[in-house]
Amino acid sequence: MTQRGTLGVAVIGTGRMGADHVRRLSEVTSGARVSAVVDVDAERAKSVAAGVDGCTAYTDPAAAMAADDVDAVLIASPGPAHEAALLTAFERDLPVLCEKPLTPDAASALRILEAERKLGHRRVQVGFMRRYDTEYLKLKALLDSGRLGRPLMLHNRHRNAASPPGFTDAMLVSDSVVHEMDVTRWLLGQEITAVTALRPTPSRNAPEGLADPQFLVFETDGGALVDVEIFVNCGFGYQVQAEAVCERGTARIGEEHAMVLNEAGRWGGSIAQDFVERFAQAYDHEVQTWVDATRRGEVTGPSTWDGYAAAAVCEAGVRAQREGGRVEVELVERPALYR
Ligand SMILES: NC(=O)c1ccc[n+]([C@@H]2O[C@H](COP(=O)([O-])OP(=O)(O)OC[C@H]3O[C@@H](n4cnc5c(N)ncnc54)[C@H](O)[C@@H]3O)[C@@H](O)[C@H]2O)c1
Ligand SMILES: O[C@H]1[C@H](O)[C@@H](O)[C@H](O)[C@@H](O)[C@H]1O
Repeated sequence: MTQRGTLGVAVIGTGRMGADHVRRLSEVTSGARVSAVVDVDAERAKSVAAGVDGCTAYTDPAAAMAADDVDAVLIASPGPAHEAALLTAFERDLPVLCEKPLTPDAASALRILEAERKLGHRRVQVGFMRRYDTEYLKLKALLDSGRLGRPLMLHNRHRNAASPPGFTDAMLVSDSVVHEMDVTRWLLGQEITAVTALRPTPSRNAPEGLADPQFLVFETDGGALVDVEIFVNCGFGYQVQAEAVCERGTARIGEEHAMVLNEAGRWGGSIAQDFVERFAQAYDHEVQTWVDATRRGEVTGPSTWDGYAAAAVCEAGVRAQREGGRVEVELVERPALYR
């Protein structure tokens, strides 16, 4: 490690999330510094590197990972580029924080699982940041306490103001609903066994070719039912809400009632406009936890198994969208490394 134990991080992909993680690692996180940034867009990499002392810009992830001042990797390139970056990091046995999704499909996620299993130790924390969000953590602690009895159902709403250009029906599942797949598995401690996809007549504000909103239902191996409204062009802001219905009560998060404002003949609150605003605390906590664990030589948080299991559920979800109806999830046996 460089500079008296400071973790030298290479950030791969300097778009929306990557640039925000560079800022976070440089200004918020303790114990780490950004020593390299990588982007296939050389100008973007250079301009991000220019804002950070001692940071080198690269266009090739392998070259950055070979640098002496790089101890760990944060992958924030688009999902289809994650597999190559992860395998390169494994060749150098570098610890990785990989933005969700681990990879966009189950076959490639399984290749990553196999490669890490061959390494013989965990190297990857997957960027399912909701596990670090204060509200989700409270809900998890409540469910784990058993105070409300067994969870029977989870209702989820996931709304984005607008989808980025090129967003497809499959991405609606593998980029967006993948978060609900992870929180379902994490909150309930159960695997998802089947997915049903339904859709209303699309909103007139949905871009050409995208059926938005959609509705998915998960079944779990513990007998719970989980529904997800995904609406990525709702227009009014960014909302992520969850309600657990249990045997002796219900618990709801994401209502954003932190401040109710009275002014000139009206009352009300405000709605976050994007994930960077809504989950700022969760990203900070996620990255600090990763840096701290990595400096201790440990790997904690959502694992490659969690990334693979979510990818397998995504695959069933995408098939359910295309074929209609209910599709069962196919999972390989969980390797000992992840038990
Ligand atoms: N956890 C969250 O809430 C959250 C939010 C947004 C995005 N994400 C994830 O973060 C990742 C990046 O998303 P984004 O919104 O920042 O995308 P983006 O399109 O804004 O940025 C991606 C960047 O990666 C670069 N890039 C593309 N291929 C590359 C490669 N092979 N090597 C290096 N750089 C490459 C692009 O030039 C671009 O600058 C995705 O995996 C996405 O799913 C997570
Ligand atoms: O990549 C983003 C990100 O994961 C957000 O958290 C989610 O709300 C969006 O729907 C998705 O497109």
